[in-house]
Amino acid sequence: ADVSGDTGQQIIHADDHPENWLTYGRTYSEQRYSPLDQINRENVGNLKLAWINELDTNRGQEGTPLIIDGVMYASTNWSKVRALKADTGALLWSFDPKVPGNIADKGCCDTVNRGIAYWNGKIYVGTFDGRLIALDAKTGKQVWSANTIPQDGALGKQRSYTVDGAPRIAKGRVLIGNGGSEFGARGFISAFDAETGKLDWRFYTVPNNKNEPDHAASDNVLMNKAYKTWSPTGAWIRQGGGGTVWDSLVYDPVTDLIYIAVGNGSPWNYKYRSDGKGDNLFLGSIVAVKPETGEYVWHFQATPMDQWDYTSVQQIMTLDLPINGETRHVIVHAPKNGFFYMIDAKTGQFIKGNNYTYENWAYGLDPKTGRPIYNPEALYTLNGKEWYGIPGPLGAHNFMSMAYSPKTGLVYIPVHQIPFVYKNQAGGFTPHPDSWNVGLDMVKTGLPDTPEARTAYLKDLKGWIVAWDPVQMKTMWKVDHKGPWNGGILATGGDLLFQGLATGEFHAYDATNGNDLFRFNAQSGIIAPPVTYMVNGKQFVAVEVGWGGIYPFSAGGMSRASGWTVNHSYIAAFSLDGKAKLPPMNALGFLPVKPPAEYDAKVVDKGYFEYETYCQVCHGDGAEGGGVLPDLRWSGAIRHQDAFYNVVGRGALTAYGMDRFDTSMKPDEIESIRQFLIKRANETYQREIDARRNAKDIPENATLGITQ
Ligand SMILES: O=C(O)c1cc(C(=O)O)c2c(n1)C(=O)C(=O)c1cc(C(=O)O)[nH]c1-2
Ligand SMILES: [Ca+2]
Repeated sequence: ADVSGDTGQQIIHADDHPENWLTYGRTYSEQRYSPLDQINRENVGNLKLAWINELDTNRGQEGTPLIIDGVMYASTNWSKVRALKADTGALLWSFDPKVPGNIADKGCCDTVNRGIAYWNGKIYVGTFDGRLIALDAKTGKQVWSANTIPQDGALGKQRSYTVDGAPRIAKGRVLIGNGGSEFGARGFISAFDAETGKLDWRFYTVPNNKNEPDHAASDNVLMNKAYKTWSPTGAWIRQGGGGTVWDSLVYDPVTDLIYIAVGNGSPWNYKYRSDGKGDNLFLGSIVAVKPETGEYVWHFQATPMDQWDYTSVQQIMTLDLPINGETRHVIVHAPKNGFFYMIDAKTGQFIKGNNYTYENWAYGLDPKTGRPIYNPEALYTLNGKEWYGIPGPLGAHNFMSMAYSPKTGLVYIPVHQIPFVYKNQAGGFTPHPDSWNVGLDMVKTGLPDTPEARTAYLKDLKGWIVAWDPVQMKTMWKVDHKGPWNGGILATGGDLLFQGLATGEFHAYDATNGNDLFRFNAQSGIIAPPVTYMVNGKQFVAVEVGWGGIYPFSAGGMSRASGWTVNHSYIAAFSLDGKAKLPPMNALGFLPVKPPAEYDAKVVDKGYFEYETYCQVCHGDGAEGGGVLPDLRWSGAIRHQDAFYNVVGRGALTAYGMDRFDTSMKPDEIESIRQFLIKRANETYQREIDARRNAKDIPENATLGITQ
């Protein structure tokens, strides 16, 4: 039998069956281009909602559904999976891995899941608590489950691992990475036998802290090449160094290599992490390894000395492009750092690169090596100054997929600008259990609440589609969006681009010039990438709807600059003859409840510090919610000390993802947060009322909040 299995051949020949969507990026090249053209520029204006399937988690939905012979398989928040009839949305089966609710705060960025893999009759999903599970595609019954995190992985709770990326499958091996670098993590990927779930090999992306063998595929290259790029006495020894592989991880059948897209440093702070010394391999890199053994072949490091959370985990796409008169098989890559790279897919040689958006941390790239030419001001951990960085830690491009059309020769990148103030944590590196541990001043990273500061910052928040010519390395045109954090992009043979937006609209654009050809009000921000498929000769376009991910969590109220939206989670499918209607939904959230009038002014500063340390990354900067998780200013629990302590200290809501914090804070610290929340509620109450009054579509009825 063919070692690569039938599914491997089917993925390689995906264009013979364009009705299906077999793997995360549709093909191994991850171009997210479908040749289907029944829906095209002429008729897309008539696109209609065909069906919706409502989800049971009102959190961010980032999944790419797969479509195999008329069945849609979709993963949703909390690592759940469901199979639907792709033409009607009718549920065939659903699977809940029962991830414990109290681990939501073990990952940085919402309990999302980006997708699943299919291989010879089985569906594979990674779960937020670190399992890899194989399901029977017909029944949804579990076939096997493997723990992807090694026994000693957590290093006495110093490190934290969560899985939210889509597995990929190469030659019968399921590849899976994880996240955790914001807490403490040593990145790695694992390859499991698709049939049995047995671990085949593991590759660590950063060295062993004692430079000892891990008995892993990475031993040689880490001990001989990578270790000497780290200071032996930096905080990485406990925190793991980072380099998590939380998103892109692809197999290329042309070169027969696996490309590992490696993340940021842990802690972020380079001075604390590595004493400000060395390039810290393989942070911010692409590493190529052999599929059978995981043996190292080459690497390309985009961001040496990372101190900005500039992961290179973003999508790896392969293309065959004309370069100086010859066709070359290349990787194109638009990581967080704002530069677009073209790399030889076989050798890892840097071919060319250019910035695809405004950035202020580097003057450009060395034309020979691709190494950034640093702006010394940006090296805040070395110069000790504050740095207003563009891009910030959410990058110029995040997990949202880009797409390529062979008809236009353009790469369509969902780009955003979200600046960030980087500043060293005072007094050296102090990790806190159950919180981000990046070595930065977390109060500083939040925004001052003066109207002037807010207005100035809002002007810098932007989002676009950049239509990028990968050969000329330049922007051909753009589509401006209202603000940052819009969904991934799909390109089709009908010369169309599909994209859901943070505003809560779903759009189709002309792939040749960006003209807006179709819009649908989905009533909730969309961050997931659309897919397209065919059932009985009819083309559908589908997308998971559901505002979330790290941006609305952490930026909170500021994220409404992209369009005021709340979370309604469902899968939507569109066709030219669709007849479905959305049920009435509250698009803007409820009117706030008037907060208690009194607070203890002596402890609010302390409360602000505790809030920004433990709460901000989920409930929003300055205690203003971003429309997904509860906005704590209007929570009933802040009205009474015991009620608040029951939730925050004792974990009354762990089942919903709210961990208990009596393990990391004392009762008076928790109470100081409550006092701070009451203060913020009073300060911002009128602004919230006015904002709703001044926006159109604001629900008139404060209790129901339904516009229709
Ligand atoms: O360093 C990491 O381990 C890690 C993990 C993840 C994740 O697992 O989702 C994200 C990030 N970093 C990250 O930097 C980031 O911007 C991000 C956005 C998202 C998201 O789903 O919205 N996840 C992550
Ligand atoms: Ca990160």
